[in-house]
Amino acid sequence: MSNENIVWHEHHVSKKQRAKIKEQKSCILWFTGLSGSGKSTIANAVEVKLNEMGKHTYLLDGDNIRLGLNAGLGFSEEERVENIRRIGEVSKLFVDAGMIVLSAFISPFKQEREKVRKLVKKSEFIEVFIDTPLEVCQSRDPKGLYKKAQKGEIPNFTGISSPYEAPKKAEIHIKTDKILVEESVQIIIEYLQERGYLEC
Ligand SMILES: Nc1ncnc2c1ncn2[C@@H]1O[C@H](COP(=O)(O)OS(=O)(=O)O)[C@@H](OP(=O)(O)O)[C@H]1O
Ligand SMILES: Nc1ncnc2c1ncn2[C@@H]1O[C@H](COP(=O)(O)OP(=O)(O)O)[C@@H](O)[C@H]1O
Repeated sequence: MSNENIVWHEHHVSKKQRAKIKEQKSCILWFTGLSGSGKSTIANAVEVKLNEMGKHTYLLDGDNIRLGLNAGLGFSEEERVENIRRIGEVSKLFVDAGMIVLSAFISPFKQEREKVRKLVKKSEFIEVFIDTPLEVCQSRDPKGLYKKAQKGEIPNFTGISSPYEAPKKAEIHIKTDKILVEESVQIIIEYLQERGYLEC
């Protein structure tokens, strides 16, 4: 369907004004990594910390979004592309709302992550690579999905029967087999503090 009769409206309250109330600059912390790499664990811990600091956040998480907004999307390449496209647009809306949004999705394809990056200003997209070796993710297997995937019970499983394209230049690179969750949180909070995201 054509968009030719649809016109973008500028709102009277700006993104900056919305963010100023919470003394922050809005942005997306985009967590990418294999299933079981630690995206949810670290994103949750970062959100707790930011919340304690009085910052306004929202966490968008793979399983939750797939149970609601993106119910019905599976794990073929096309469906993952559409999944990330929609989440990118939702993340952009939260940035416009003045919030610090934490988006935690496998997001296995470099091209789709780069498309999300381009949806917002350069400084508003912070890629956080949760870099955990596949063998470590498999040994953690918090939801028992790797076991099922290896038995052939889950098709197109990332790392097993579907590819994961690791970021080469993520703004933040975390190796969870080397550091504790608390240390990852500190790295991310320091990144935000040093670059002025936690002030207006
Ligand atoms: N085939 C297959 N491959 C990978 N993951 C699978 C699959 N089927 C179900 N799951 C569960 O779905 C969660 C990943 O959803 P995402 O939306 O993050 O995936 S993607 O970004 O579209 O690739 C993922 O959650 P996380 O473990 O938190 O990453 C799994 O619980
Ligand atoms: N250093 C670490 N950082 C993050 N998670 C860790 C770490 N060490 C062990 N874990 C465990 O690994 C699992 C990661 O699962 P989860 O956060 O759901 O990953 P994902 O969201 O990427 O699928 C959790 O059970 C978590 O407690």
